[in-house]
Amino acid sequence: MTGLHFWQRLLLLRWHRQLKLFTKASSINCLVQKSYLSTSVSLLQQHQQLPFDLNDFPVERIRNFSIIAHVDHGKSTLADRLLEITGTIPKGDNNQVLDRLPVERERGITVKAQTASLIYKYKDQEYLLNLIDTPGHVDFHYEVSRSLAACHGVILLVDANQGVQAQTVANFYLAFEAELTIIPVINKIDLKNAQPDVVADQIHNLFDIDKKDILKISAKQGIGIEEVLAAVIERIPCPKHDRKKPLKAFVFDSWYDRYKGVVAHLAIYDGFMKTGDRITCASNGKTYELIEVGVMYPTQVPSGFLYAGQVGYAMMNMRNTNEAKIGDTFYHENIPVEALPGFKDATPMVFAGMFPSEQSEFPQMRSAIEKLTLNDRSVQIKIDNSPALGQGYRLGFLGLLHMDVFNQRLQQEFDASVIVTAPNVAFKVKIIGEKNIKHYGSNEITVLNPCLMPIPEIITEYREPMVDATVITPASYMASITQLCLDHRGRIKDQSYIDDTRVLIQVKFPLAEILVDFFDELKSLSSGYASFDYQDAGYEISDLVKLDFTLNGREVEELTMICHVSRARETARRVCEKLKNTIPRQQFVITVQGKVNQKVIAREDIKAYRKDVTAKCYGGDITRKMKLLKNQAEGKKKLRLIGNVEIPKDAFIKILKR
Ligand SMILES: Nc1nc2c(ncn2[C@@H]2O[C@H](COP(=O)(O)OP(=O)(O)OP(=O)(O)O)[C@@H](O)[C@H]2O)c(=O)[nH]1
Repeated sequence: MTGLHFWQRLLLLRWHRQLKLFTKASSINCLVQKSYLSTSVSLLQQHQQLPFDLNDFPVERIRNFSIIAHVDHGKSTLADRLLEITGTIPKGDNNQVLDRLPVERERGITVKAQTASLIYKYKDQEYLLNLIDTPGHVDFHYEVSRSLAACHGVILLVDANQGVQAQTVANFYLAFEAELTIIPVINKIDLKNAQPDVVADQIHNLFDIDKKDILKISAKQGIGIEEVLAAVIERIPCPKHDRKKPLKAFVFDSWYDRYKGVVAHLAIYDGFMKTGDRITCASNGKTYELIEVGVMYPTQVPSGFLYAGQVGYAMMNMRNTNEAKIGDTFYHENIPVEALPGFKDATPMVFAGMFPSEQSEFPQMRSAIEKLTLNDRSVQIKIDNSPALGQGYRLGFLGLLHMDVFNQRLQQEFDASVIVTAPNVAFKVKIIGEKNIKHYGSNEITVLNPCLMPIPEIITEYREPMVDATVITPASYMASITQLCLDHRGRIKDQSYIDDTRVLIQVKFPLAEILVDFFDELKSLSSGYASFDYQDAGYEISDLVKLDFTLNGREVEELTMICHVSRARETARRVCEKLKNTIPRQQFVITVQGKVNQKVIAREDIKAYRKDVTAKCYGGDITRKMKLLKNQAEGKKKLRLIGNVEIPKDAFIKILKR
């Protein structure tokens, strides 16, 4: 259903509802579960052993569910309360305990879906609830859809003050299209300006959900949490698995733990497995011995075995990061079963080069990237070479925040220091000439790296990636936001009121136009009230040119970009100016030029200057002078030589920000 117009989706939704399919359970039977024990054990109380017996939970008393919402609507806070009320963690100062990565705690956002198993007593029966807390930001949609493919129902959380936002709509459709049971929950009813009834109207109008099914809670103050748990048990169906069949275990996540090697998270479809068993990977035929098997409570706790319907982690003697692929199926040695279909690859939207700060550090960077991509399968990797930066990688990400977070994780979790080049989208071109087609291997080429764009003389058609975007805004900002969309080459497709004061705008954009600063501009124009979400909408023919930049006549390949012809002059000027402000003055004049087809369209000069750091050091204090010179040498490490010009390593990304 992706690609359908918003209103077509709504119609389909209503049609489904009529057919009483709305609460039909998904047939997909697995659960995503994640842990990053090495980075965050200290944040959680650790259980040495499970305070319950997994044998006590037949599938009828297991529920696999996820929490989905727009950014900051309170998913992780609700997860905290659920963990507390079920006794998984002690009551107290719990603050987004499932946000385990250092990057998540620093930025206050969820980046990876995380899971915990909870035990809850309901009507005299104990239930095993496997909860997934998902990210809200559009760049991490892949995590959400993977999580949804692994559970049978969702809690759709909406902020009682902000109401339905762009990612609420996107996440609702992800769950709806997967035919999951949806439990609508309005959160933050404790806020002074909360409007739960208005928000309930929005949910009803937009998603055709009966208002009496909507729960109203405060995750922060712990109001209504028991009703949420009751709804999870009453409304979400149990998994349908067979314990008597041969083992069929599905890898839904894996990551590299620096002490324990590869850890795989498994959902058991059929059969059972226990520590010491020998299991075979369906994709490579390799057999491993299970060294430790357990569940997340909420960190890894060994259980010794896992039955069908349950989810947990497994450690086996697997040292190579390439062996535990997300989407693989495992079975008992010599008892093969049919492999499960696995996950669809994510489509990267943004590409950038990553190079080590020093060429000698390339092997460390390669190992860090391999380990991190084991945990983040949405990143696409390709070896790349740059005349100035040496050997490195060209990586594909789902957005700029994703790229930023990946870079930060490389540094924080693997001590890798990298240079990131200017990000770009993937363009497509059609070329002519037998020789050229033979050279490029096809008459249609996807250009991931702008400096590899063929010469214009052989190109007959340029195409650029498009997105279908949704903006939700208070109506008072509609005029200025419409103008902003037009300024970014957006085509307004639809506008509709979702209640008396708020408007939903559907816009088609070239992806390149919203990549860098559109979101910031939208937020500042609407005083933070507008929200934005988008999805891939294929390619469209466009009028593109290649922009080259030179420093003292020497081309800087890492700065080459492709842009719409109407943007060329303005972009060239902006980049030249940025370079002028970013590159420190040196002992000679530096001329910065922006060119299209060798024709100069923008130019800046950086005046000569020698920074004598010891100039203020009068007298003969040699130790002070040495210290200043040492600091200067340290500063120079952060520079990169291109020709004879030193460029700060972060310049490539800085110049793109407007
Ligand atoms: N007043 C009030 N604040 C809440 C409530 N629930 C969450 N918050 C606050 O809202 C902010 C965002 O909460 P999170 O739980 O991090 O939201 P999230 O949806 O997990 O955020 P992302 O993972 O970044 O999408 C935090 O400052 C919470 O303290 C609530 O019921 N009432």
